[in-house]
Amino acid sequence: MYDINQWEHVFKLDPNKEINDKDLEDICESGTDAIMVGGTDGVTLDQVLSLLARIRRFTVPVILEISNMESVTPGYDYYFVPTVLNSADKEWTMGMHHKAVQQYGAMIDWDEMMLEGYCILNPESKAYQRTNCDMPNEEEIIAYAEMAEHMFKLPIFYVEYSGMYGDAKIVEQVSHVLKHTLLFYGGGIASEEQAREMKQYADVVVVGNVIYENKKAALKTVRAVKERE
Ligand SMILES: CC(C)=CCC/C(C)=C/CC/C(C)=C/CC/C(C)=C/CC/C(C)=C/CC/C(C)=C/CC/C(C)=C/COP(=O)(O)OP(=O)(O)O
Ligand SMILES: O=P(O)(O)OC[C@@H](O)CO
Ligand SMILES: [Mg+2]
Repeated sequence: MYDINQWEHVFKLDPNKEINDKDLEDICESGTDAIMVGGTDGVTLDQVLSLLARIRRFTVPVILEISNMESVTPGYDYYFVPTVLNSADKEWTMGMHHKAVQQYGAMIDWDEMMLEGYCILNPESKAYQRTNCDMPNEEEIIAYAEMAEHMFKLPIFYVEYSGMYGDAKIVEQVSHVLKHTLLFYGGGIASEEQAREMKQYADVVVVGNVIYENKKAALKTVRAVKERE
C-alpha cells in the first residue's frame, strides 16, 4: 500500500543496528504499512544499501529517512527528510537541505520526497542533542504544529520522543490542530497498550527500539494499532 494517507503503523529500522534474517522477515511480514530506515548517528551508505537489499525481498514499502547526504542512495520508495522545527540552528531546519538541493537538485524526484516537521521532545535523545533543540512548552508545540499545517503545508508533523514514551495529552492537543498534515508519533512504544493509546490521536505510530529489545512485543503493536475500531 503506497498511499501514505492510509498508513497507521510504521517500523523504523536503524541501519547502525544488527538484525538477523528471521527477525527482519518477521518485521517486514508483520502487516505494518511501511519500513522506515533511519537513525541519528553512524549511518553509512553500506548499511543503508544492505538493509534496502534485504527488505526488498518483501512487498512492504520502504522509506529512507535521510540523516546525512553521504548515505543517500536510489532505490527506496520514498525519501523522508526531517526538518527539526524546535532546533536552535538553521542548519537542521533548512541549512543542510539548502546545500543538498544545490548539489543534488537535478537528481531529486520531488514526488518521492516528503518533508517531516520534527518536534523533538526527549532531551536525553541523540536526535535532540545532535540537532541542538530547545524544549518547547505546550503552547509552543501547538504553534509548531499550526505552522506545519498552515504556513509550511508540510505533509507530516512528527512528535518525536525517541527512546522515551511520551505525553499522550500533548499528542492529543496536536491532533486537534492538524487537518491536512499527517501526525506521526514515535518514541518508547514497547507494548500494545502504548501503541493503542497513541494511535487514538496520531495518524501513524512509529515503532523503533523495541524491535531490537523485544521482537514479540514489537510485532504485537501492529495488531493493536490496526484492531482499533
Ligand atoms: C540519489 C537520490 C535518489 C537522490 C535524491 C535524494 C533526496 C530525496 C534528497 C533530498 C535532498 C535533501 C533536502 C536532503 C536533506 C539533507 C539532510 C541531511 C538534512 C538533515 C536531516 C536532519 C535534520 C537530520 C538530523 C537527525 C534526525 C532528526 C534524524 C531523524 C531520525 C531520528 C530522530 C531517529 C531517531 O533515532 P535515534 O535518536 O538515533 O535513536 P537511537 O538512540 O535509538 O539510535
Ligand atoms: O525507537 P523508539 O523510541 O521506538 O522511537 C521511534 C522513532 O520515533 C525514533 O525516531
Ligand atoms: Mg532508535
